[in-house]
Amino acid sequence: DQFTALVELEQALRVEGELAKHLEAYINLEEARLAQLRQLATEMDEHSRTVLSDPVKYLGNPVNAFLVVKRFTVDWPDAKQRLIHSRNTDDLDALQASMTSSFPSEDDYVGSIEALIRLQDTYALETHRIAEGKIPGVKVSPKMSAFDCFEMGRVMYNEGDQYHTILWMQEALDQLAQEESKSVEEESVLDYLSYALYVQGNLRHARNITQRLLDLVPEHTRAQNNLNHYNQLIAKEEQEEGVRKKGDDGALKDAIMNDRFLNEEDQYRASPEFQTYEALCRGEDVVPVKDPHKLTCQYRFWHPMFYINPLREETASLEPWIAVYHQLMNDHEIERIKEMATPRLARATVHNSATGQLEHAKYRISKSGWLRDEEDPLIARISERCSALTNLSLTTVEELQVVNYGIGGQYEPHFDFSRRSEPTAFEKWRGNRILTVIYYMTDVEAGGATVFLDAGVKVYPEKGSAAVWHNLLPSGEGDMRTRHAACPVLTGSKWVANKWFHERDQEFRRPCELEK
Ligand SMILES: O=C(O)CCC(=O)C(=O)O
Ligand SMILES: [Fe+2]
Repeated sequence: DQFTALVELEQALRVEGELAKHLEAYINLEEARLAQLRQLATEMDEHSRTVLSDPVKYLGNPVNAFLVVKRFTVDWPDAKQRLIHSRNTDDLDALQASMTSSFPSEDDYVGSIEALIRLQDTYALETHRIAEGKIPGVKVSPKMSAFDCFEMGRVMYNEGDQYHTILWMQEALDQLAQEESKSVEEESVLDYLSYALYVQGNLRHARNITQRLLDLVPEHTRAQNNLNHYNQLIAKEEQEEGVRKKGDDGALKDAIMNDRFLNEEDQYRASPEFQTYEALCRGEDVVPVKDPHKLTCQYRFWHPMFYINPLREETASLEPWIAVYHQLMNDHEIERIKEMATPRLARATVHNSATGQLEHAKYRISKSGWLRDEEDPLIARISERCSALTNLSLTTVEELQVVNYGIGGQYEPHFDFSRRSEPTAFEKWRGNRILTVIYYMTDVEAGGATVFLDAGVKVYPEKGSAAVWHNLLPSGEGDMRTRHAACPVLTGSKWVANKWFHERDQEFRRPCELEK
């Protein structure tokens, strides 16, 4: 008991002074925390205000889209954990709980990074230009921080993609060199970079980077071990070959030029067809269009529906015949179709025969939904117009498929008709897909063209226009020249609506012929 000796109470008094000092320090820390929190709130508020003035335009920039998803999946949870300690968070928690379905998820985060990488590949964009926000079709754009670049690299690393890991970790280092307050630790970047270089077989560069890491953190045990390991491997290699391996002289350029398609899953992406697809998407004339001087534009009056307002037909290719009809759908129709389809949009899935599961298809990245004629006279009118335009019967036609492609959204090369060997071939009463009408319901600032790999045709989305072609030869066989794809959307959002006509009931309208 302290009351019996004043000496001890005196001690307590001194402790009280200490306590006050600690309390002061604690309050300072808390005030600093609250100041950070206030700044965050101000930033979020300002950001949301500027962005909401034109969200479609803002999100049309793939870097912005990535950064928004990152704010929800990385920055916000991190800030919450670091900065919010008090128990007065009921309101905040309730808000977040009520919004879980609209909060971007970890999947969205990885998806937005994969989309940026896809765009980088297809459109041959330099890493540095993406990080600087310099993307075709975009006027003002944010810069990516070293941490953003690091995150790109980290996700690629987790997917076993060394090629892109190296590109983005190198970019993270470059950005870091310019940053005043560092957004990521240099040693973390070096750690990933060196390991990716090693896995890719670029031992000398891996060694250089590991050395740089050790200069920063001499006591890094794993790095020390790695360095020894690399040195041994290099010594062994030099002994065996007496010379350095070609393409590995310790320079970064050689490292990233190594085969980027080691990954087996990416085999198709290394094929000539895929290369053609990507080149066409970039607008390169790799496949010459046949007889360009014979391609003309004309008005068509071939149905009473078009007597007063004729079709504006542009022939894009004669063999196979591909035409574009301008101003075929008006703004009111487009808005109504988007509005009706929006609540139904679901990610395209494919059936995996090995697992029996429905999976998201990598080759087709978009959301789609179907609209029936009976739902609205406007939808029925669209069908009638397609029938008048193509002179085909509607009895076997599919419903209207509405598709929205987001950042990096695409549909890799395919045919619209089904091959006999395919188990999901169409029902007997309907037959195969004889003709495609694809309506474009948005302009797309950059990317998003429909390209035909054999015909060399590139159709750029133009709001209200439609492309039309026959998928089947008069013999009923699939026309292999109709192979086509939807290029990844680089900037903007792409909406299309597909109408597929089928073989049956067209016997007198598009009769089969003896010749192919
Ligand atoms: O969206 C495009 O440009 C093409 C879509 C397509 O080919 C399809 O849905 O079958
Ligand atoms: Fe298609």
